[in-house]
Amino acid sequence: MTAAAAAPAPTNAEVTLRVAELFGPTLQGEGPSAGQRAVFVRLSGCNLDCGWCDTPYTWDWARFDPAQESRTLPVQAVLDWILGRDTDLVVITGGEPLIQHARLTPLAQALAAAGRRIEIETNGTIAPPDRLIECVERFNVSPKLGGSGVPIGRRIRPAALEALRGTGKAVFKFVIGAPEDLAELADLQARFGLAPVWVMPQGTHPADVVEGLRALAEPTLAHGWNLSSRLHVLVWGDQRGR
Ligand SMILES: Nc1nc2[nH]cc(C(=O)O)c2c(=O)[nH]1
Ligand code: SF4
Ligand SMILES: [Mg+2]
Repeated sequence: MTAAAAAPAPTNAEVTLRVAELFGPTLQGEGPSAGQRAVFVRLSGCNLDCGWCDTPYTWDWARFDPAQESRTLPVQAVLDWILGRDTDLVVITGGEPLIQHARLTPLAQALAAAGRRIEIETNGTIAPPDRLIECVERFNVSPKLGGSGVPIGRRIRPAALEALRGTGKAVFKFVIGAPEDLAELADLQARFGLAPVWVMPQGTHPADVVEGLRALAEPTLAHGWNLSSRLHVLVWGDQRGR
């Protein structure tokens, strides 16, 4: 009996991603790299449904038409678009980009091979595979709090949080919409050993972001956390593609 030949791995022209937006160069607006020049890949689809979501056009097909808001693109086309932009930082976001981790990994591998730095924005409910971890510089993990309206069993997935923490490449960035969110954040930090913690105000209008930063600055310092603005909102408001 002869062994069956292994099927060849699909090429980057054959593997596809569901993409909501490709945009940039712009400025990373959130977290430790805020202010850095970056291009963004916003993938479609999310496994949560936060009440305050600022990108419902990536997943809420009751309110948005997927035929308008989502394209199926070969990995190679996304790669070519990125490599045609002169930025070394690539931010992959969504929606929840790790839903597509198997198809995202070849893109990340090709970007890393081309010398690009990769950050992934994730809601912390899905553990990334090792092959993806290897080529990512940082996971900006944003676990969702009670104010999201999502039941705790869906938004807090202990195994995924522990896996992300274990990568040694994660920061934990919490969107704070109400004062009671801070106590829940402190509980989660203690329970899962999350560090470093970044606190960020909710808001898609500059005045709301500034007001949130002012309210959060002192409690952030008192807890030993870091504070993130939303630079793109301060500069461009709620424009898409920024
Ligand atoms: N400029 C800019 N920075 C960002 N950082 C994280 C973003 C996101 O939507 O995940 C984002 C975004 O949408 N725009
Ligand atoms: S996890 Fe993020 S993209 Fe998904 S619904 Fe919540 S805020 Fe929106
Ligand atoms: Mg955003």
